[in-house]
Formats: sequence, structure tokens, C-alpha cells
Amino acid sequence: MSFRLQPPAPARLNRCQLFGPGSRTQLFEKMAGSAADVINLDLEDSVAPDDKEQARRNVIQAIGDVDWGNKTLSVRINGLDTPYWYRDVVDLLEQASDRLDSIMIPKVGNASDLYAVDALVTAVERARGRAKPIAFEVIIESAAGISHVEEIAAASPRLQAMSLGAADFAASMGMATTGIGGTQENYYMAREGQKYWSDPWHWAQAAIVAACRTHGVLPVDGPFGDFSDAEGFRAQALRSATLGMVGKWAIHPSQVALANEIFSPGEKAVTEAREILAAMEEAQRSGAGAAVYKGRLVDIASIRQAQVIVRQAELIAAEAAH
Ligand SMILES: CC(=O)SCCNC(=O)CCNC(=O)[C@H](O)C(C)(C)COP(=O)(O)OP(=O)(O)OC[C@H]1O[C@@H](n2cnc3c(N)ncnc32)[C@H](O)[C@@H]1OP(=O)(O)O
Ligand SMILES: O=CC(=O)O
Ligand SMILES: [Mg+2]
Repeated sequence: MSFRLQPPAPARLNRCQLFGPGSRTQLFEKMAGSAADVINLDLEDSVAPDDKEQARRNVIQAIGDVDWGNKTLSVRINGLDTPYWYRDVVDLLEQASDRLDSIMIPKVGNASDLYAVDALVTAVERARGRAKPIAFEVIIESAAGISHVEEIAAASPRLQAMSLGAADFAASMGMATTGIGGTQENYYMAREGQKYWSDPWHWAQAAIVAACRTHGVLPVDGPFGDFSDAEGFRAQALRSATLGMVGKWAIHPSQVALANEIFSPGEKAVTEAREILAAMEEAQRSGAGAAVYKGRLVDIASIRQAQVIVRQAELIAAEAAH
């Protein structure tokens, strides 16, 4: 470990973020009743330009009126390249109830984007004496965003989560696809007449996870567009979880249970992690730094690996007991 310790990410569940357009008020109660840990009411790309102002009003009202339980409640504002974003921020902070937890800033390109929003949010919070500081989440979905991912992760103490937005990311990078996430037909290696599909999102996800873990931010996988392809969603989410991401967006209710399942460690994994901790405790009692568990090496690093799984299981248990 470096002299500078890795800060912990916020200790809250973020297995699934369910999105819904701010213009579709009939979805709000359904979203609140879902099993998603995080709700994202959208003012950005799922809302047509003519509906922006009404959607903002709908969302402000719903923040106070709907019972969101103990979910993390977030609103995705419009991008900083639009005329809408400042009014999104000011109206949300001046008019919405304190139930709002977070705002999501899309298409961030560098640390200054967060600085600008932070300055505006801080001014409104002070002017209004808002008791609960608003958290931020950001989407990395452009060439600039991924190029500056580390400075973005470090940009604001408000920042809690960072998602990969596969759709805009693909567009910004000039990728030859209209698919949102998942396997891409033409991204394969060929050998002896066989195709071996590779993962075009891998490098961006790994960069996001590293930046997030360096600065104590939750790394999240974004949307998977084909909501009738559960197998594809599952494969994408499993890869993300294996890389260190803590959750994934759902753009349709059918994806919520899948995300929750994949980002919750299974009973077998939790039992094994606890057994590794017990084996290492035993080893350390006898003065050893390494031991054998089920025929394989475990050492002090295994304690840290096992703790990742046990901590997540404990968060889930605490949430279930709530
Ligand atoms: C690239 C990005 O930026 S992604 C993030 C922005 N995009 C979004 O927010 C889109 C979110 N999703 C949606 O708007 C919708 O799910 C759509 C447009 C994809 C599909 O909508 P529909 O055609 O209504 O879906 P469908 O008919 O399959 O819905 C089935 C049920 O789920 C409900 N439902 C649909 N979407 C949602 C949602 N996001 N949250 C909660 N419930 C929902 C429907 O109301 C319907 O309920 P019912 O059975 O009580 O009638
Ligand atoms: O905003 C999300 C995306 O994939 O683009
Ligand atoms: Mg986007």
C-alpha cells in the first residue's frame, strides 16, 4: 500500500440504479416500489427538448410526494453543454424537498465540470440553508471523460459514484455500433476458423474502477439497451462485478432483479470468504502469514479480498433488517 491509504467508497448499496424519464410521471410510483437500491429520475436524454421544463417540474414534485423508502434518490440533470443544466440545479435545490440525495452529472469531460456544478450547488445550499448536502454522481461517456477519468474521480468531495455510459461513450469514441453495452458482433479475434469475442468496454471499465478506487468513489456499469436479452445483461454485469464494479443501471424493470442478484455475493462465496478469514486468523495465531485453504494458498492479501465480499454481504443484511 502506498503511504497514502486508499479511501473507502461510501458504505451503501448501489447494486441497481433504475432509470425513468422525468416526463413519464406514471412510472414514478413503480420505480419507488421496485427493488432497486438507487432511483435516477432523468431530465437528460430520455426527455425530449419540448418536455424539459415540465419534466423538471414533475421531478421536483415527485421528490416530495412519492414515498421513496430508503432508496438513494438521484436526478440526472442535463449536460453542461446545454441551456438547461443551471436551471435544473437551481430549481432542484431551491424547490425540491430535502429527500433528494444526489444529482447525476452526465457527459463530464474534466474536473472543471464538477467544479462548476459544485460552485453552483454550494451557493444555493448556503443561500437556502439546506441541511443535507447534495451528493454527486457522474457519467463517463466521452473521449474527454475517459481521458481525464482520474482527475474527475478526485474533483469533488461530493462525488459518490461514477458510471460508464456505453451509448454516448460509443458515439464520442466513433465506435462502429448502435448497441448499448454488451457483446459487439464485430469485436472478435479469429483463430483456425473460430471467432473469440472480446470485450470492447473492458479497458474503459478498468480505468473507471482504478480511478474510483483511488479516490473512494463507487464504480458502476451503465445501461444495457436490449432489455429483452437477459443472458446478455447477465454476462455484461458478471464481467463488471468481476472487475470491481458495484452495480449496474436498469433501463427497464426486468433488469432490476438481475442486477441485484449479480451484485449480491452468493451464499457459497460468502461462506468461503468467512472460512478464509477464519483460516487466516488461525494461521496468524500460530505466527504464520500464509496458509492452505481447500488446497490453495491464502495469505494476508486474501484477508483483504475476502473482506470485500463479507462487507458487501453485511451491507445487504443490514439493508434487509432495515
Ligand atoms: C442511454 C441512457 O441514457 S439510458 C438512461 C435513460 N433512459 C431511460 O431512463 C429509459 C427508461 N426506460 C423507459 O423509459 C422504458 O422502460 C422503455 C421506453 C424502455 C420501455 O417502456 P414500455 O414500453 O412502457 O415498457 P414495457 O411495456 O415493457 O413496461 C412493462 C411495465 O413496466 C413499467 N415500466 C417501464 N419502464 C419502467 C421504468 N423505467 N421504471 C419502472 N417501471 C417501468 C411499465 O409501466 C409497465 O408497467 P405495467 O405492467 O404496470 O403496465
Ligand atoms: O447515459 C448513458 C449512456 O450510455 O449514454
Ligand atoms: Mg448518455
